[in-house]
Amino acid sequence: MAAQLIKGTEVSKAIREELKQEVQHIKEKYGVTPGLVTILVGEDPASQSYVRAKQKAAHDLGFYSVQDDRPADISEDELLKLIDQYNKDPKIDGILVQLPLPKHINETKVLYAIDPSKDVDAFHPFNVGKLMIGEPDFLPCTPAGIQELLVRSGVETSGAEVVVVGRSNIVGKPIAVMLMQKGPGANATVTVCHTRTRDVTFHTKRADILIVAAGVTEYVKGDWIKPGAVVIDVGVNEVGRTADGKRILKGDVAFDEAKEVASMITPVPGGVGPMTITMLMKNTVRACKIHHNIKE
Ligand SMILES: Nc1nc(=O)c2c([nH]1)NC[C@@H]1CN(c3ccc(C(=O)N[C@@H](CCC(=O)O)C(=O)O)cc3)C=[N+]21
Ligand SMILES: [Mg+2]
Repeated sequence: MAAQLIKGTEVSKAIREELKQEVQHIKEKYGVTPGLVTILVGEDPASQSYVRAKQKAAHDLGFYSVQDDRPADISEDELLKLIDQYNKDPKIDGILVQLPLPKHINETKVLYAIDPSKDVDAFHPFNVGKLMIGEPDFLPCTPAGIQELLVRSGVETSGAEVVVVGRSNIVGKPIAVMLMQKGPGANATVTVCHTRTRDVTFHTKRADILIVAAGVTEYVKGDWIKPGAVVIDVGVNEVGRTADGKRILKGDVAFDEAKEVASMITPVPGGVGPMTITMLMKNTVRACKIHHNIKE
């Protein structure tokens, strides 16, 4: 029996349509426009394509959007000054510095420099801390996208056994925190596995909801999954290029096997990835409303 696909592209489209209406409304009623700057350091092709997708989404929603490209040899000081400039710019509600940054730049220092009220990635320790205590202003984009996919697909999280494979600050840790909180789309029992976990499959086989952000192509096999489980694949691994140069992507889950065991599964591409960008847009609208004291 083949699993039902959780189509991130379609869910994204619906949410972006809702956001578009909201942007239109706050423009008309309050005369303000959400502003997003995406800062890209260097010329990594994957990063360029992600940033392009973010800019396109912002543009389609009617944001004021700025793409700021900087050379790979920009100094840390220059980058920090640039961030400060956008911190002070009233047209800018959200600042995204595309990761990873070149080795000579301290990523932590850069993320600390972003005004927490413009931190639409929710990577600043202030926002990470607020998330941890259940008082978030912004949810981190990929975890927020995952939670939204679960809720909109009618997956019951309350009391569910959730197993997260991966403990990154960007996905594993925050999704674990979010799903164990009190509240709708949460209230789960969460286990986090990582490279030192003694018996990973012992855990994955117990999961009602299995979230894989391991960063290893097709790491999770079909027989690691409990029959009927919901599988969320966060991996985006480029495994090659087509003749016309398009990226060939695979997830962190062996999809063809997994879809025969799971009840629902996210595809790669077209699953979590588009949701990440959509949640960035949602956070930018939220930042705009916070900056202009719009309470509705
Ligand atoms: N400051 C920062 N914030 C981020 O949120 C951030 C980042 N840096 N650095 C890199 C990762 C990765 N990431 C993705 C976003 C969209 C897709 C996405 O749309 N993927 C499409 C396919 C895209 C393609 O074809 O290449 C999909 O899965 O369907 C994937 C990955 C955001 N990240
Ligand atoms: Mg503004």
